[in-house]
Amino acid sequence: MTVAAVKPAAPRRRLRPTPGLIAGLTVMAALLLLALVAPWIWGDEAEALGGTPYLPSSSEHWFGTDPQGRDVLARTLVATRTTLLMCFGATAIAAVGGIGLGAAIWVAGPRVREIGQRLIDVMISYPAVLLAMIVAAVLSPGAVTSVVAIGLATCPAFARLTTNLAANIAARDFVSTARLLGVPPLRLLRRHIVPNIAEPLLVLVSVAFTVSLKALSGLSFLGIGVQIPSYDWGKLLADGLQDIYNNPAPVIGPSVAIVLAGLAGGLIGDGLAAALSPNEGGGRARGDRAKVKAALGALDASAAAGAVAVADDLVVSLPDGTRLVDGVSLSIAPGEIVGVVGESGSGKSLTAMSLAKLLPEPLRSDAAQLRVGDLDLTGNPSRSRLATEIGIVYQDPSSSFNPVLKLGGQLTETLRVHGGVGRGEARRRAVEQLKLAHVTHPEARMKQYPHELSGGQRQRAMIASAMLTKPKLLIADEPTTALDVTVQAEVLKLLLEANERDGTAILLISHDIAVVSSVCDRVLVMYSGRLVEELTAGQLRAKDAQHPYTRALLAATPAVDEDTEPASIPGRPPQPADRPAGCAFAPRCALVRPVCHEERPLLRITGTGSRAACHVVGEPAEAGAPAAVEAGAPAAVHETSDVPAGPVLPEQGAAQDAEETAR
Ligand SMILES: Nc1ncnc2c1ncn2[C@@H]1O[C@H](COP(=O)(O)OP(=O)(O)OP(=O)(O)O)[C@@H](O)[C@H]1O
Repeated sequence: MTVAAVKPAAPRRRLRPTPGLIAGLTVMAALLLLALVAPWIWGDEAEALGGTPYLPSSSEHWFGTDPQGRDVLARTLVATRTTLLMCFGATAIAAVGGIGLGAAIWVAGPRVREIGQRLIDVMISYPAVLLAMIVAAVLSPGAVTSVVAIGLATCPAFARLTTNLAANIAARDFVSTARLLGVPPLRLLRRHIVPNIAEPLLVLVSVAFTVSLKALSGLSFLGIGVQIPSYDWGKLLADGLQDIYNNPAPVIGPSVAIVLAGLAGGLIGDGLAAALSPNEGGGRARGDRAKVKAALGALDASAAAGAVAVADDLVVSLPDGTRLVDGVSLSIAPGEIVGVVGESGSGKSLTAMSLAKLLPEPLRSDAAQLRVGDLDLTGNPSRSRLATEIGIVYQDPSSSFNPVLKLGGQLTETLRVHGGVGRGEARRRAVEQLKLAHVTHPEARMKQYPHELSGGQRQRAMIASAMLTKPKLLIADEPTTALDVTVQAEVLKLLLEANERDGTAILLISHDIAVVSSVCDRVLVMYSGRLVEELTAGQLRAKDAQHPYTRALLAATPAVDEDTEPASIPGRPPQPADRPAGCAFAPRCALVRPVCHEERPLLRITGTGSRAACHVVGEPAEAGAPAAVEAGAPAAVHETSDVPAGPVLPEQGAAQDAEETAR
C-alpha cells in the first residue's frame, strides 16, 4: 500500500486576508513595536518620582498622574512590553501544554483517551480565571505565577480541541492508510494529524491570547498578579481606580490599551478562521451512465491455485457483542475480481476493512481463518507486508490523500519505508505508475498538493499509489461513487487494466449492481452483515439470481436500456442489534415461510451453481405465492444442495464458472 508521505510541508492554501485580519495584524504589529521601543523612549519618564499625585488630564500629562505623581501615559506605553510578554508566555504555556496533553491522550489507548477526555471536560467547566486565582493564591503572587496559572488554566481548551480534531482527522482515509502502513502513533500524530489540525489550533492561539490578556489584567487588578515595582496594564488600572470618582483620566490609558490589544487578538482569530479555508478545487464534468457500461467489458475468471484472500466465519462485533458482520465466509483467487453489493449498512466495508486489518476502534474481528496470501490477519501480521501486499482505493478521492503533503512524498513513502527503495528510484516508479494510471503531467503532479488535482485525477493518483507495490489484493471501496459517471467509467477501466497488467486480485465494493456485474468475475451479495448469495457476474447480468434479496436488488436497479420502472424494496434492513433470529431478510420477503423466522438459512449451492442462503430457494413455488419482485425475477427457483459453511475455494468458483459456461 502506497500512500503516506515523507516530508511535512506547509499547506498550499489560498489565503484570503479579510479587512479584519489586516486591521488586527496592523494593531498587533504596532503594539509589538511599542513593546520593543517604549521602555527605551519613555522608561525614565515612567519611573520619575516627585511629581504631583492624582493630576487630572492636561497637555503635559494626557492621562494625568498616578498616586506617586508618575505620568500615566508613559507608564501605559512602557507597560506594553510586560503585558504582552506575559500574554504571550501564558498563551505559549497553554498551547504547548494543551496540545501536548491532547496529543498524549489521543495517542494513548481508548481507555486512557476516554478518562482523559472526561477530565478535560471537568477542567473546562471551571472558569480559567477562577482556576488561575487559586493557583496564584496558593503559590506566591507575582508575574511568573500569574503567567503559569493562566497558561495552565487555558491548557484544557487546547487539549480538548486537539483530541477532538485528532479524532476527526484519524477517521479520514489517509490516516487509515498510514495505519495500514504501520506508521507508529507518535509519527502518525506528527506527520498526519498535527499538520491537518494546525489551522483551528492557530485560531485558538489568538483567542487564548485575548483570554490571557483579560485574565492577567484581572489578576493584576486584584493585586495577585504583577507586584511592585513591576507593572502591567491591569496594575495601572488598579492604581487609577483609587481616585476614579475625582480623577477618571488615569484609567483611560490602560483601559484603551487592553481593549486595543484584545481587539487585535480577536480580529486576528476571526480573520484567520475566515482566511484559511481550503481550496478543494476541481469541478465535475457531466456524463452519461450508459458510457460506463459501454466502456467496460467483463473479464474471464481467474483460475489460479490458492486463494489470495480468505475469510472464514468472519465476525465483526461491537464491544457489547453486537455482530455488525455475522459469519461471512469468502475467498478471492489470485487475479480474480470479486464484487460485494448490498444496501447501505450491510457490512461490505467492515468485511473489506477486516481483510486489511483496518477496523476502526472499538470494533473487533474474529474468524476461523482470516488471511491475505500467507499473512495471518488473526494475529499480529507484519505491518510492512500488510502495507505492500494490500492496496486500498477509497470512495472519496478528496480524503484519500493527506491534504497538507505533496503527492510525491505520499506516493513514494511505502516504497521507501517498506521497500527499502531509494528516493530517486521511488520517484521514478511513482511517476511511471501515475503514467499508467493516465494521470496528466505526472512529473508536475508529484510536486503538487492533492487539492490541486481534480477529483478524477486524484482517484487515478490513488489507484497509482495503491498499485505501486504491486499488491496481491486491491480493496476498492466504492471507488467511483464520488465521481461523475464519465470519470467512473475511466476509473473502473483503470482497475481492470491494473488487474490485467499485474494480476492483482480486486475486492470491489459497490452499491451499483451495473458496475459490479460489468467489472467483476464473481459477486457476493450481503444483507444485514451476512452473505446471502454468491453468484457469477454472468448470472447477475442475466438476472439469474436465486435469493429473493438479490432479485429484489436487481429489480430495484434502474436499467438504462429498458422501459421498466425499478421496483423499490419495501421496508428497511434491521439494525444489527435487532437482527431477527431466522433469516434477516424475512420481514421484507414476499416468499417468506414460517421456517424463515425460526432458522438462519445456510449458504447452499443452488441449481444454477450459485450459493444462496435461503430456505425457499429450491422449494417448489406455492400456488398463488406472490413473486418476490415483479421485475427481474427468474421464472422459477432452482433446486439446491447443502454445502458445509466455509469459504468457497477457488476450485469451487472455477467449477461454477465452468458450469455457467457450459450452460
Ligand atoms: N465504527 C463503527 N462503530 C459502530 N458501528 C459501525 C461502525 N462502522 C460501521 N458500523 C455499523 O456496521 C454496519 C455495517 O457497516 P458497513 O460500513 O460495513 O456497511 P456498508 O455495507 O459498507 O455500508 P455503506 O455502503 O453505507 O458504506 C452498519 O450497521 C454500520 O452502522
